[in-house]
Amino acid sequence: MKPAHVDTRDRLIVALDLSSVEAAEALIARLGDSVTFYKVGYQLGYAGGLALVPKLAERGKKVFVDLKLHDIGNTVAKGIESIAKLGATFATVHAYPQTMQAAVEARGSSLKILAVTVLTSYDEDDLHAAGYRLGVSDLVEARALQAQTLGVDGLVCSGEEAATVRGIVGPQMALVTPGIRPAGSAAGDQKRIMTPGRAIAAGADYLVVGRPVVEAADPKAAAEAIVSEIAQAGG
Ligand SMILES: O=C(O)c1cc(=O)[nH]c(=O)n1[C@@H]1O[C@H](COP(=O)(O)O)[C@@H](O)[C@H]1O
Repeated sequence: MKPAHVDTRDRLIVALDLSSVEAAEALIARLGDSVTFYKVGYQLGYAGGLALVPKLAERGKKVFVDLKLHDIGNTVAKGIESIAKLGATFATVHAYPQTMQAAVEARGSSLKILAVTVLTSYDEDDLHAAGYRLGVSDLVEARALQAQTLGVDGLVCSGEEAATVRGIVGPQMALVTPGIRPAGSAAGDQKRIMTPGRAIAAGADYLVVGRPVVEAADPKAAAEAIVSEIAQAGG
């Protein structure tokens, strides 16, 4: 079911995973009114892309600053204060209690904090190799509960966990789902993937999509197809 507060088109977040501001601006121009919500992550952010955040906000676009902060509390808090000044809508931190608490306390009134539960490129073996005892679903669920207790605004998880997480945290927290792959598209390095329609049906509020749009021969058509799939799934 569509969350009352979110327009269908706003539920698609296109990851501007590109090497320069010029390349990002060219893609944004091509996508036009098809895309209303963009993500600036490591690649573009470290190539001058953070300066694009206030510009996009001035043009009426929403922006997700995805730098997945994780550091001592004071450093996280100062970083979040700086991201809030850019006019971003969402910012990510890794779902560690100290980190989430510092981010929530520093976020101000307009920035929303998303906690990344378990990266969508991880499976059980990857977690085990990193020293975790819990499997993917148990760790996602434990972190979702901790995030909710600490007052975090939303969670990043894969479509595979979305329905269970929604059942645990209820309707208030935003569920943001990467690892989105329209039928027939390559998974690449993602291990926990889902189609746009299935992820929406599972309870995701927002879908984060990079390569299936950015690398498409016709990015605007790819974005429009995803928005249609979101609408068909009840979003
Ligand atoms: O926080 C994120 O956005 C994120 C979390 C996660 O668990 N997995 C994940 O893929 N992402 C981001 O979502 C985008 C997915 O890109 P594609 O795999 O190209 O669609 C990338 O920009 C990732 O950094």
